Amino acid sequence: MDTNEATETIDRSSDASGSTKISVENVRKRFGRIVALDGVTLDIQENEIFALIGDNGAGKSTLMNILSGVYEPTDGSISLDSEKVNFDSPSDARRAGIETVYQDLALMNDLDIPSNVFMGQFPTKGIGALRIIDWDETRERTEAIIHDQLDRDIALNTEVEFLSGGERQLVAIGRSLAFDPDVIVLDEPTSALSIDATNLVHQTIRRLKNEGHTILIVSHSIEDVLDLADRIGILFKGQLVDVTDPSEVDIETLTNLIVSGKRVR
Ligand SMILES: Nc1ncnc2c1ncn2[C@@H]1O[C@H](COP(=O)(O)OP(=O)(O)OP(=O)(O)O)[C@@H](O)[C@H]1O
Repeated sequence: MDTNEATETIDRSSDASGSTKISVENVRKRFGRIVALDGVTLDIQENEIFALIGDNGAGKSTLMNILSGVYEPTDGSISLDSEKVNFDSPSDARRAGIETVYQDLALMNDLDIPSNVFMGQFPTKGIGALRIIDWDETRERTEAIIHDQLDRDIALNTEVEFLSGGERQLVAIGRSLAFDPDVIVLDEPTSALSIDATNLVHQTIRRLKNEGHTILIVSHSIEDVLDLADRIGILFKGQLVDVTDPSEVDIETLTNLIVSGKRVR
């Protein structure tokens, strides 16, 4: 691709044989006079790991928050499985099968893993006003998520403040899995993690893909996206300036795209 092409807003759908899970069509988002997203068009295919990368202020969080139901676009539309959707709140996105794991993880440090995974949606037993939390089911379902689905042998009664950074990320991912989502949005999933913890999180993200989830990663980390993504979208000043297969770019090219919106500076 030449540099002129890279400066235009690009609509590059991936392989037409895959089915499109999420379509972002000409989405703009303004905050007063600030244009955070300036006509972004993008398809995310079912079961792919799509990484969104860009510099500070490029619009990554804004797009993520639109897909998560935190913000509504000023213009343009979002479709899920080819149906237009209007999310008025994060609960709407959740009901539609999109779960977001935010960078701050929002874990309750002094609670154990099952309490964190099922906080706000505990399985219950009993009838009517006499319904109480079903702790046996809560533990069983947490075990199924953490031990079986995520393949991590952590003692479930551990308070999460004592877990490693990677394990804390896994618990937050586990909480998203408790809602049985189709799409998982991961906000900076390895920021501030050690190499071992990063590897653990990468393994986990690959497992989620192998289970059939569609994954959107929002990241600053070029290493993360080159290692994990099926496709990488680069946002620059609110525009999607490129969508590429990781095998078609190196660190320098991606860096140039991030800082200048062009493949060659
Ligand atoms: N709620 C808001 N109110 C006003 N301006 C906002 C709001 N959210 C984002 N912006 C602005 O929109 C632009 C895009 O911000 P956004 O947070 O989406 O970028 P980003 O790529 O996620 O950056 P970072 O990597 O620093 O988080 C920035 O200029 C930002 O200041």
